[in-house]
Amino acid sequence: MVSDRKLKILFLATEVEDLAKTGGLADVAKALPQALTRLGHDVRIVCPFYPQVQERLKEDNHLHSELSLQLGNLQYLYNIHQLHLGDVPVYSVDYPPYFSRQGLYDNGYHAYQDNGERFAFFSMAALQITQSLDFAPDIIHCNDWHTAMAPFFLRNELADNQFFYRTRTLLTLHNAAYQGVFDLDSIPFHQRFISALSSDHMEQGNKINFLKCGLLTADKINAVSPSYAAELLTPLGSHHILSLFQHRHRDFSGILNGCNYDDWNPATDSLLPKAYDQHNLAGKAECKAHLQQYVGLPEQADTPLFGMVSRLTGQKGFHLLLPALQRFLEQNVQVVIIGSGEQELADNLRALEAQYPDKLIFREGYTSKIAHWVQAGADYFLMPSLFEPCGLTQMYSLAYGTPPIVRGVGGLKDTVKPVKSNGSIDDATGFVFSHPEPDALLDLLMQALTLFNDAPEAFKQLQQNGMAYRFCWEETAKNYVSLYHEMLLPAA
Ligand SMILES: Nc1ncnc2c1ncn2[C@@H]1O[C@H](COP(=O)(O)OP(=O)(O)O[C@H]2O[C@H](CO)[C@@H](O)[C@H](O)[C@H]2O)[C@@H](O)[C@H]1O
Repeated sequence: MVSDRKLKILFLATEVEDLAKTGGLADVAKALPQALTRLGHDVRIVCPFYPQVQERLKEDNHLHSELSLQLGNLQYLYNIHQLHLGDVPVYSVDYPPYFSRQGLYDNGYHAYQDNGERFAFFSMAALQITQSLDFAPDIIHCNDWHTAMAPFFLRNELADNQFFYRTRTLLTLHNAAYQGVFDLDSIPFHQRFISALSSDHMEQGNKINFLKCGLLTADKINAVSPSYAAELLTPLGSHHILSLFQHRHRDFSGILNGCNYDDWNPATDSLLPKAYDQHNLAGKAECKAHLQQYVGLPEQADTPLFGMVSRLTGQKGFHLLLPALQRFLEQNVQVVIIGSGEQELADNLRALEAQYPDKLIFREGYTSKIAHWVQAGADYFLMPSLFEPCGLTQMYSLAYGTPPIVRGVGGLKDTVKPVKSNGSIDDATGFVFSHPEPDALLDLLMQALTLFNDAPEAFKQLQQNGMAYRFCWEETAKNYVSLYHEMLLPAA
């Protein structure tokens, strides 16, 4: 039985929904701390102070204090701002030379050269802040490579610090393809920790791999879905660090993300032109017409509309989607794609749009409002990912009665119940394909098209099945609490 002891949890994240966001990590960094707080735990988030956070500060009361951190020869003087996300306190690390930039990790084209020193500093600062607040955490919950140096620092240079005597660390993998690999020399204070490094933490000679440092030193590791955790333990799915995952397999598990139904519910979504729910889908037709009008597509209720909201990156399966769409757009269909990221993919999408201007609309960029409009206005949602640690947008599309068309990998496999090959719906919630081939995707798109055109009742059942499904953060938070408890030292 899980103890009901209330825990102190320090949650480190480099993006948080409502403050600064590039993708799904931000959704989790807001929803999970809030769900843990609702369960009675004392959670504090630490994140960098980007200009976007400064905007938010104007609306929020804040404490303001100054700290000084000596790292090697460098003395960092930085500020901490306190804000609130609902009931959760957020401490934001204000060091303008590192964080006063519009892009979080890159300038829109290239990753910043100093990302290694930026996020190594951030991890160290978080460990200092928690001491200055006299908040001795039971758990430090780190997320992805950006904060993976915190367990490493704790295990090495802070090993004798009594303040952290009872503290345990969890590293959550939202995307292990990004590992944070840097020339050691690019981190000006690397002499401070170089003696703790071995070839296991390094790559290509003199490069440090932050994710490896975290994987080797965190007390427990988890991936954001059970299937992604299993894939990381295979040669194909391990992002080239199989031996490390195998080495830690006893401390390694998968916990499925949840869906924030306060933000993603078509019955209460104030961004939509018309509300609707599982029992009355009429408003969805209005949302479709509104989306068509907004993006400039012909307002045709009978033409199926396929939507996609995504970061533009190889992970999301664009090299399957583009050739499949090239042929699929010959059909009577409409496609709306919203996203930002790699310029080459944006160029390819623009080129396809130029070929089918009255059928395909690509909008480069992202706003929360347009994401909601696509989720509500589309008939199907596209997510043909190469790999997908969990995926949140397919959960949103299920909630919005927009059946997802996904590849059966990672969290997509764990969240979408496939329409059978004979076309029967039963308890299915979407279409799922396996082979990473454009033809396999095209086959599925054609099946989805046929269902929409020829079997409206079955299509409606598919929509309603998905809308009835729930991925509650409450459940996810309980799973994290069980894992936290496994990690704690027995009470003194
Ligand atoms: N161009 C863009 N700019 C800003 N926001 C955008 C965007 N495109 C989409 N979004 C928004 O970001 C979120 C995307 O989350 P996902 O989980 O689907 O993918 P992502 O790969 O970013 O997340 C990673 O982390 C999450 C969280 O663990 C995992 O679910 C996922 O599998 C993993 O790849 C959604 O809220 C979406 O609306």
